[in-house]
Amino acid sequence: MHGENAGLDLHVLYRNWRTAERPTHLPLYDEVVLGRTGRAGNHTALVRALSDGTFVFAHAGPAFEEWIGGEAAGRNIEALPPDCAHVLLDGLEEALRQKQPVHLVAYPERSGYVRAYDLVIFPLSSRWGGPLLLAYARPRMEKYSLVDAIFASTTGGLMALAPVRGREGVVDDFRLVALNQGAADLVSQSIDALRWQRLTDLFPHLRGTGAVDQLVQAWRTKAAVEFEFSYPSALGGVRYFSMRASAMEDLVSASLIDVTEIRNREESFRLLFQDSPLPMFVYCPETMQMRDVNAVAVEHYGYSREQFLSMSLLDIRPQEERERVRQILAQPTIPSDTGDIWKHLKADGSIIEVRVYSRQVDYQGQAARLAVVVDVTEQRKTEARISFMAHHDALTALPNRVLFLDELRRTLRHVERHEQPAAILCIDLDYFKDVNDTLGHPVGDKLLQQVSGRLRGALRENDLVARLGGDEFAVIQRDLAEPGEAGMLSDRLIAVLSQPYDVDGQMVVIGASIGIAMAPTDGESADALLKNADMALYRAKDEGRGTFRYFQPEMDARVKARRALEVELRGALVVGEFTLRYQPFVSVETGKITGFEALLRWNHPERGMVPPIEFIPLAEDIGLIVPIGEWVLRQACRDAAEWPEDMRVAVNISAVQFKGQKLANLVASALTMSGIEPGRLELEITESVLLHDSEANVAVLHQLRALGVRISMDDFGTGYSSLSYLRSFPFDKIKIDQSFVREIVDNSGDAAIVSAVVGMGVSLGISTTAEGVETAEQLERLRAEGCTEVQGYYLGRPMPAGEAQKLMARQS
Ligand SMILES: Nc1nc2c(ncn2[C@@H]2O[C@H](COP(=O)(O)O[C@H]3[C@@H](O)[C@H](n4cnc5c(=O)[nH]c(N)nc54)O[C@@H]3COP(=O)(O)O)[C@@H](O)[C@H]2O)c(=O)[nH]1
Repeated sequence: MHGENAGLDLHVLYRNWRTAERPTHLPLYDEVVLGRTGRAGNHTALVRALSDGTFVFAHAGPAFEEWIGGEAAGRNIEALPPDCAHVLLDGLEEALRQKQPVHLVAYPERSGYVRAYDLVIFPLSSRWGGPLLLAYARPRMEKYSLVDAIFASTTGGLMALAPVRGREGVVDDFRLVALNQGAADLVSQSIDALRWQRLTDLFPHLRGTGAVDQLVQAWRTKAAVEFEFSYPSALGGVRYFSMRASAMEDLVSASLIDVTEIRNREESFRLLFQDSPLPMFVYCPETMQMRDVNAVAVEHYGYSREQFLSMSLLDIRPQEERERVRQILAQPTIPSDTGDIWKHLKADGSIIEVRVYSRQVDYQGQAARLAVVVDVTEQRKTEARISFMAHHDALTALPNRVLFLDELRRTLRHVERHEQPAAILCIDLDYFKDVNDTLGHPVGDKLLQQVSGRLRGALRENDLVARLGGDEFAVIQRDLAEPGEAGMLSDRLIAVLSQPYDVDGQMVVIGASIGIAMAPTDGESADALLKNADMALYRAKDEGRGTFRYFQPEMDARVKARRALEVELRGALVVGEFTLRYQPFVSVETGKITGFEALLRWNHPERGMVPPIEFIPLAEDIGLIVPIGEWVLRQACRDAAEWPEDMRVAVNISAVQFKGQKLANLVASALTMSGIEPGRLELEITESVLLHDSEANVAVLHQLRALGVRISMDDFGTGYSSLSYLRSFPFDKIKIDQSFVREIVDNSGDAAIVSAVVGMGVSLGISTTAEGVETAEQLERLRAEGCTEVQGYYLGRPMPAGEAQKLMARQS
């Protein structure tokens, strides 16, 4: 039958049905079919719908019967082959329900071929009662081979193999009887070139590999087999195939998959794994069992390969980390790098610190995780060392200021939470500077190490001691029951630190002063507390050293006053508020004035004339004595230039002015600018100049002496009064301190000292000047002792430059 005619038949049936269609009833059978369908009868069947819901053929044309595979009349639809029954039942039921023609497509399979049928069901009514249906089945032109369809449905290789018997009738090879394009593509040949070929002719190297034996086994036992084989590619290189085969009757059907990429990946993985310079292992993420380990890991951890493979991931972790490892592996997505540093156990029991990078891998066909280990133990040690150095003092290994302040902040949080006070102790070593200056820095360093050891030993574990710098230490005393405990600790520390030290066989004695601030009462921040403890320390030092003081709020006021004075002092120099007074010194022998000592005064706009004792110590502390001293020297030289040429001028030089080695240049400049003879200038220094940096300062004294100026030792008898100072430099004059002169008449001890100093001056060829002479008796006594010069209120008070000039004029 031609498709064109078939289309016509169907068209006629549709037209008839539509023409006869009424709103109240379906078209009658004879309105649609009888006498008018002609050829259509060949393709139609009349079906009766029974009351039990089943359908029975009344009759069918030959073409329809060909489709259902047999005679139709009286046959129940359910008894038809399933490929006809299912589609017919669907169509019949749907047509009855819709009361409309229904169009479907059926795909019956016959002898390996599939052909599509258009199926149209027309619902009808009949004159003798009961619903009727007209089924029209028409084959389409195309017809499909089922095997071809299956073969074409995949790009994978499919093939059918027929056994080939050898000479003795035993199957020892196979012939390709059918294959799809996918199989041909896999070996880069055409289907025609491959078809009917023997398997071992196509793949000669399969002989002896066991592949043919596996196929023979599949053929004989009818059980599926799966195996891999390689094939030298026509394009070069080797390709790997996986074959799955099973027997169907006398044929073997086989699927072929190219697994070359997988195998190559596995090979790359193997190379990467084995040749990696980093330790690597593969483990099962579920059981955590080790599945593979590389040579570097075996060497690094010290476990043998066998030991490793019998271990679980947890076995290389210390106990405390195991739970966390379990939690990470239980997550739905395991992170490739947690960013954490982990601890791993080596075979010798030592612990290394590692970073672990892991990823999901397919290992021998199963999900696994590959872990790469980077040992950061050394790096961490270095980091720890650097961190230690950043937070500790190199000499004593005590915490430094940075760590101390961190700990103090932590302590303050604890104090706030638990309302348990803490104390901050600032400790300064008394006389440490003298040890450093006299015995040298190496001895000073060793002394500091011993001090830190004693401090550590005297504290509880809960307390902290730090070296803040130089000879300054600080302690945090935590969880105090009451503030008095800080004083008790201070007493104990002062006692401990004041015990003699043996430094390289030398006995050294120092002391300690301590300032205490209480948290939280004396400050809310670490900086404030430290500052206040420092203030208390200065009070302790001021008040005699070797003691401790608690911070008092008025100390803060004192410091603030000192700051205000500092600001004013700097301004005074700029606006010219300084002035000089001159006090005469008189020759005992002639009774004549031989010169004047320049004494500094601060002409303060509100406070009037401020004596030097009130500002010079501060000026020395803040270094302002250097520019002030320069002004005094230049002004005194300028004034002396107006005096008679035999009149000397004495200027006090602070030890601070010796620092920086510029003093000789300054003196030379002052002499040049004023034009006075160097021999008229006397520089008065105190013992402190020789106490600190003595070698450098003696060198400066020699430079000054080389300029031709005279050098006096002022305030002799106070301080250390070491006779060695007189030996270290040839002074021109010794000034006997006024404290000895004051009692010279009534105190035989002071008289004896004055007598000894004068005698020493005579024997060394150094003149002596007695300071603070207030009475005629004192003068007479000094004359009797042989003192060279005298100075004091009895002979003349410090006076303005103009008055001094008038006095000189009267004398001449
Ligand atoms: N570095 C510098 N120091 C200086 C300078 N000017 C002064 N000074 C030092 O200040 C200290 C106090 O000095 P001053 O208040 O001027 O007192 C001096 C005299 O006024 C006082 N003096 C003198 N005679 C008597 C006396 O009979 N009785 C009595 N009670 N006091 C008297 O003694 C001070 C002089 O001391 P000295 O220098 O040791 O001769 C003092 O240490 C000054 O050195 C300066 O420019 N630079």
